[in-house]
Amino acid sequence: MNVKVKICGITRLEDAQVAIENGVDALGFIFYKKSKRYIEPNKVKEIIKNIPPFISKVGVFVNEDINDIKRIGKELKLDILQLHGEESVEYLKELEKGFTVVKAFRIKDIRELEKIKDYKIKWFLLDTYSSKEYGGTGEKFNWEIVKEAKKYGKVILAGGLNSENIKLAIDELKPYGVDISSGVEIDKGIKDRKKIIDIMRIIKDD
Ligand SMILES: O=C(O)c1ccccc1NCC(=O)[C@H](O)[C@H](O)COP(=O)(O)O
Repeated sequence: MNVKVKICGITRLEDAQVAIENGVDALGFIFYKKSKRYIEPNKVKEIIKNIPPFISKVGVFVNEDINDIKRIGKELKLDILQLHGEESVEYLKELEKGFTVVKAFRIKDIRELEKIKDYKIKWFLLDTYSSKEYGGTGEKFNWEIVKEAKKYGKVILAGGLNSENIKLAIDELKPYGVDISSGVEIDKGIKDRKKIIDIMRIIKDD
């Protein structure tokens, strides 16, 4: 199965290395200060120095000042900006002048899909809505909505993916990509080597 894989919430070089050795396509860094997975840009710079070519570096932001995003994106040479808040269409279009941008939609129910149309985007991320957190909840949402969402573009599936449900998710929904965080953790921001190896083996063997 040719699905793209991102492991998100990386805070340690050793976790990035295990992920890369086991075939991930992208690593995500959380620049949202209220998250327990927040990592300072300078620390990301150190990790990135050790990341080989052809692995995408993704910066995750929530309603951040647009000039700060541009500055961090340029300084760290991020390949992709992932927007997890209530960023407007205009905000996204402005960032798209200089970056590849992925907008995340946090799914509460089918009505959330109405918003996707306004953004006129080719790909987007679907994650689980929570009133408490912007992402990294470890909870899945109603996957029936993914089937509907595929009408609007390529879907990157997130929310509660783990080694128990990843095969079903990929086989049934055939997303463009999957985004995994809690499912490979022992604690927020601390990844588990075995969990990464196990989930990547399932994905690659599929
Ligand atoms: O992970 C966070 O702490 C986070 C905080 C604020 C905005 C986004 C965040 N994560 C974004 C991701 O890309 C996660 O991988 C995605 O939400 C899935 O997480 P999980 O359900 O834990 O696999």
